[in-house]
Formats: sequence, C-alpha cells, structure tokens
Amino acid sequence: MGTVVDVANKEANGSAHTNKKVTVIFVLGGPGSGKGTQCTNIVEKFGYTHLSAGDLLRAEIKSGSENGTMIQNMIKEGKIVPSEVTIKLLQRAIEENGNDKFLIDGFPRNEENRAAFESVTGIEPEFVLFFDCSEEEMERRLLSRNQGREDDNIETIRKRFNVYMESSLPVIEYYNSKGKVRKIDATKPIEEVFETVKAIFTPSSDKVAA
Ligand SMILES: Nc1ncnc2c1ncn2[C@@H]1O[C@H](COP(=O)(O)OP(=O)(O)OP(=O)(O)O)[C@@H](O)[C@H]1O
Ligand SMILES: Nc1ccn([C@@H]2O[C@H](COP(=O)(O)O)[C@@H](O)[C@H]2O)c(=O)n1
Ligand SMILES: [Mg+2]
Repeated sequence: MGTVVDVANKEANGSAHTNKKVTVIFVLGGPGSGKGTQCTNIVEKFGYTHLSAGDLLRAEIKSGSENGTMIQNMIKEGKIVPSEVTIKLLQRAIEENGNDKFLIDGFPRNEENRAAFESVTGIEPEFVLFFDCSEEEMERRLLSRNQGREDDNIETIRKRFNVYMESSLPVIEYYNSKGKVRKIDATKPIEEVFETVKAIFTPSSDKVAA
C-alpha cells in the first residue's frame, strides 16, 4: 500500500525533495454526514492522521493569512475555495507530519480539486470512504451541531447541499467508476456507522469468523 511522491514540492527554493511514501484515504459525504466524527474514531483505532480540508481552511483564516478574507467569504457562501490554496495546506500538513497514513476529510470537493491534487502531489487515494446520508438527517445534524461554525445556518446549509449535489457527487461517481468507493449508510447511529467503518479497515486475515 502507499504511493511514493514528492509531497514537499520544494523545487522553488532549490532544496532537496522529500520523497515520502504515504497512504491516503479520501473521506467524502455531504455536509453533516459524519465525516469528522468517524475520522476521530478511525484515528483512535487505526492510527491514521486526520486532515480536514475545512479545518485547515478555518485555521488559515484564524492565522491572519492574506487569503483569510477570501476563504471566509467562500465558506460563508458555501463555495469551494480555489484548489491551489487548499492543496498547499494539505501538502504542508502531510509533509510536516511524521505519520505516513492520512485520512483526507472533505477533499476533493469538485473535479478541479481532484485533478489538481493528483497532478501536483502524484497521490492517488487507496480508497474513498463515502458517508451516504439523507439531506433531511444532515440538515438536522448541522442545525444542532453547536460548534459556532459560521456556515451552520439554514441559508448557507442549503447552498452547501447544492454544491455537494452539483460538484462533489460527480467526484464520488468518478472514483466509483474506478472501483474505489466504500459506501457506508451514514444515517445510522454513530456506533453502528463505526462498526461498518471498522470492517472496511480491518484486514480480512484479522477478521474472526462469527
Ligand atoms: N451517525 C450519527 N448520528 C447522529 N449524529 C451524528 C452522527 N454522526 C455525526 N453526528 C453529529 O452530527 C454533527 C455533524 O457531524 P460531523 O461534524 O462529523 O459531520 P461532517 O460530515 O464532518 O460535517 P461537515 O462537512 O459540515 O464538516 C455533529 O454534531 C455530530 O456529533
Ligand atoms: N476541499 C474543500 C473543503 C472545504 N471547503 C470549504 O470549507 C467549507 C467547510 O468544509 P467542511 O468540510 O468543514 O464542511 C466548505 O463548505 C467550503 O466552503 C473548500 O472550499 N474546499
Ligand atoms: Mg467536518
């Protein structure tokens, strides 16, 4: 498992490339489908590092970066930030981390994200975890999340659902056509969803016959 890639992309300053063998799993699904919640469980049980594209973008706003205002406006409108910004943040996070296996949550969000990440990093996901959840349930969860997110209001939630249907589902279909999607019924309670997730991450040789 794993892809040997130049995750550092240090050509610009002339220093040596970092060739790091990494395993990447994309974690996709609609807003509020439970991606972050399940990533926390996977980290604890299977030792992956969780990189949430949304969290990295929110941290970039807080850091006072020159892109901060642009990112904040895009998030408020539920729009997808240009790939170069998000990929730079993901690359840096992968490079700076000692781990070699990563859950990339909420990315790629559209075709531009997908194609740019692949060409810039050379990384192909091992597989894609797809949390499939009804819009009604996702809306209920987002409206009661209470984490102070500026985009958890009904107006922005509707915009995020539209972007998900129009731009993100086609990416999931792309990976499905390559046989890479592991679809999970995410409408179930957290513990039940994690049972399904665990079965995907557990090698068949480790599974005990019932
Ligand atoms: N299976 C579940 N059943 C009920 N509630 C859940 C379930 N999974 C997550 N939640 C709750 O729903 C809310 C959204 O979950 P989470 O933040 O994991 O979603 P997400 O997919 O990361 O959303 P976003 O794309 O907006 O970041 C949280 O309050 C979480 O506790
Ligand atoms: N690849 C991405 C991921 C996220 N965004 C922006 O962040 C918002 C919140 O993302 P969550 O995954 O935390 O829900 C999202 O609505 C986008 O505005 C992005 O641009 N590109
Ligand atoms: Mg999340």
